[in-house]
Amino acid sequence: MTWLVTGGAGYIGAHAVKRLHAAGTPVVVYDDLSTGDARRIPDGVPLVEGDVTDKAALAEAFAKHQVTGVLHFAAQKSVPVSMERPLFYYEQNVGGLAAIVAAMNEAGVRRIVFSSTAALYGLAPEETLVEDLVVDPISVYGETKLIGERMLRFASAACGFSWIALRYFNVVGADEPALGDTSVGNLVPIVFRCIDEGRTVSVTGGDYPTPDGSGVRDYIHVADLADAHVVAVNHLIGREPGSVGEVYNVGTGTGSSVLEVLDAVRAVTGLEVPAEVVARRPGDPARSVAGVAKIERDLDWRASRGLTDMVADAWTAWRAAR
Ligand SMILES: NC(=O)c1ccc[n+]([C@@H]2O[C@H](COP(=O)([O-])OP(=O)(O)OC[C@H]3O[C@@H](n4cnc5c(N)ncnc54)[C@H](O)[C@@H]3O)[C@@H](O)[C@H]2O)c1
Ligand SMILES: O=c1ccn([C@@H]2O[C@H](COP(=O)(O)OP(=O)(O)O[C@H]3O[C@H](CO)[C@H](O)[C@H](O)[C@H]3O)[C@@H](O)[C@H]2O)c(=O)[nH]1
Repeated sequence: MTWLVTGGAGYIGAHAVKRLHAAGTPVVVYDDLSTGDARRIPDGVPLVEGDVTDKAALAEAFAKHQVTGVLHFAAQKSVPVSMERPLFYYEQNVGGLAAIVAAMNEAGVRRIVFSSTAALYGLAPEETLVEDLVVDPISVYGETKLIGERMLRFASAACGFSWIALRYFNVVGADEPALGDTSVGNLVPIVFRCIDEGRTVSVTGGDYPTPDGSGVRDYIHVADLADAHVVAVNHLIGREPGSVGEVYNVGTGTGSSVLEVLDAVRAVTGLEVPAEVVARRPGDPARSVAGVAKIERDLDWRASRGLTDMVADAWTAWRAAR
């Protein structure tokens, strides 16, 4: 059973590759290295440099490496950029998955794990976001991932695939310093950059209907998230193709506010970390916290690392990269 990991040189994909490789599951990385780094790939794991929208190159990689399953991480992931460049996001995220599904179908590959996102819940007001909510994404990014889930649902029924879509909440941390997140799009790396540059952190919104007024999110350690992928892969391996088609939230089930994240950064770094409340960011929900009962029940997976672990590991990786 060889698993082709698209985006395996990226932040989250590389963590999953490391875990699968260590567990003895044969993997091959397929990545165009646009945001990835080949140095994240463990020795002994082959890298195919290619674009996920290139069906012929995918078909070649499937044949050469006798691929029997796919983990599809490769995508564009910025909410604001998706609003500025929607066509690029549809091309990459929807077109990329469509090419993979078509290449899988032609090659007889019938198992896939797909990277989805909590961003597809949009402004859903529920205290806890559960998988069967009717969702209405408010960003192109969230929409492309919802289209991806639906594509898998309908195409899998016709092609006899088994599939699992994992909706990641807010991913933080690193398993080892070399695997850290090098993009500075999210809160924790933004705070670290403010520390490095001696700037005050902007808390975007202090008047939300949350206990301290700042936005609440479900932060999940990337190592826990990587473990969820191993569990998903084993779930698919252990069952007949065509018999599994499910969406799972991947979070801790616990919300932390921006002010609580800042306190965790202060505790970890021992630094003051000045912050000021500024205007809300347009389109931000007050609260985004995962319902995790489904993944606990079906896959027997639960997060084991808390916010302090996440921030500490993210800080170690941030320092090592500088
Ligand atoms: N990081 C998060 O907080 C987060 C949250 C929810 C969902 N996700 C999803 O998780 C997945 C991985 O995210 P990440 O944080 O590791 O991002 P990343 O940018 O670090 O990794 C993406 C990888 O895909 C590769 N790639 C991009 N476009 C490609 C293409 N057209 N062909 C081949 N390779 C290509 C990049 O080189 C990179 O190695 C994405 O699908 C993203 O939407 C991420
Ligand atoms: O400078 C900043 C940046 C962010 N925030 C706040 O910090 C929280 C987290 O913001 P992030 O930008 O880190 O993350 P989001 O929750 O907006 O979205 C992230 O998580 C989503 C999943 O829930 C998607 O994956 C999406 O791509 C990813 O950016 C929010 O309350 C935001 O308002 C600040 O206070 N100051």
